[in-house]
Amino acid sequence: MFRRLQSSLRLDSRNVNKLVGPQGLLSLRPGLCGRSTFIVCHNRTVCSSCSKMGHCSPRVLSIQSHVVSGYVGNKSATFPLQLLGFEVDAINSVQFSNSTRYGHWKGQVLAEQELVDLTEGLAHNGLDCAYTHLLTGYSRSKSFLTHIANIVCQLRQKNPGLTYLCDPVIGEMDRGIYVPEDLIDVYKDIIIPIANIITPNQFELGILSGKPVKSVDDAWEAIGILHTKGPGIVVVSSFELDSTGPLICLGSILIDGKTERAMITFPRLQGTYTGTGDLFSALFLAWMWQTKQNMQQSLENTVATIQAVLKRTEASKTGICSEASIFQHELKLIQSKSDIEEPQVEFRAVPITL
Ligand SMILES: Nc1ncnc2c1ncn2[C@@H]1O[C@H](COP(=O)(O)OP(=O)(O)O)[C@@H](O)[C@H]1O
Ligand code: PXP
Repeated sequence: MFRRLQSSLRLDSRNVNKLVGPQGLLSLRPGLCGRSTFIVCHNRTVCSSCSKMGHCSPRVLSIQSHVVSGYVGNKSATFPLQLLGFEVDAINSVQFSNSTRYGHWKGQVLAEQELVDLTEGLAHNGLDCAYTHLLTGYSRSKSFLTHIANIVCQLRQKNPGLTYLCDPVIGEMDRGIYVPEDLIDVYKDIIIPIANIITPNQFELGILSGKPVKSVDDAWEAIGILHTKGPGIVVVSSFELDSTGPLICLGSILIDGKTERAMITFPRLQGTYTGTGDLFSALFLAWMWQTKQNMQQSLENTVATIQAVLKRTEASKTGICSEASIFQHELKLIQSKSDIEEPQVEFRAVPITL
């Protein structure tokens, strides 16, 4: 219905009162920024001033890395989010020539004051009033990460319904912690409590919950602990029982005081890839919006797209010189456009009752 509305109506103050969907009149409320009228339709809020320009989309502020060559951070997240209907406003927390996986890179790191300047600029022009989502990933500095909490407050003042997805990037099972250790307490004490959705991997789940996670039962227990800290949605992006077996994703959502859980198991592919965690959180955010918070479907679609991207990445390797080997692991994202738009689900998520 929402899509039909989008295509059939150009919303302005003259026709806004005529909005009647099959399920009745849609509600109207004044924009919090005072500049526009918002149309609330099936829990989605449409800014009438944006609609005049032909846009009717969720809008995400994505604060992540940028690389000139390759796909991590915002380079990994932006294209899929856009394909799945999101306006994406990107703040680049770093601008590097390439991902740090190459071992050598050059570029700039966005200072905390520069982050403040960018968000002040947005606020000055009322451009911060239309965000429905905030997405953050890899952060290397305590002050930068702490400032993200201020941004969450700023955006929630404008839109109390803002969904904040935090990927708490801390480390991995085989690599250990790869961010400054003082970030951990910032995640625990400041960021996790204000996030709606978090997407830790198995290692990060253990660190953040304070419990080592070796079995699936451990994982559900740790997820339960993280729910009590704040986030209503906890998704473990990758979990393994041993280093050669299949990979598992676990998702848990609190709905009306009850917890719904789902789990999906799929084969591990040979090879290591960069930017998959960033792709995961972007896809999951988009599918939770697209499916109106259907955990099973969102997990299935997210995993289906990533597996298709990884298989295409594998298939396109040529096996030439070693300098090119990391480059050859760069995600074949653009070539996977149709797998992003219409994922072919091979691995089903199963509901879990504890
Ligand atoms: N070797 C692999 N085989 C299959 N899928 C993988 C592999 N590596 C990553 N993925 C996919 O990427 C997703 C994110 O995993 P990962 O990169 O481990 O996340 P994170 O960066 O949060 O640790 C997983 O859910 C999985 O779908
Ligand atoms: C600059 C940079 N390099 C590399 C990576 C890749 O991280 P991973 O190895 O977890 O895919 C990231 C993650 O966002 C990044 O920001």
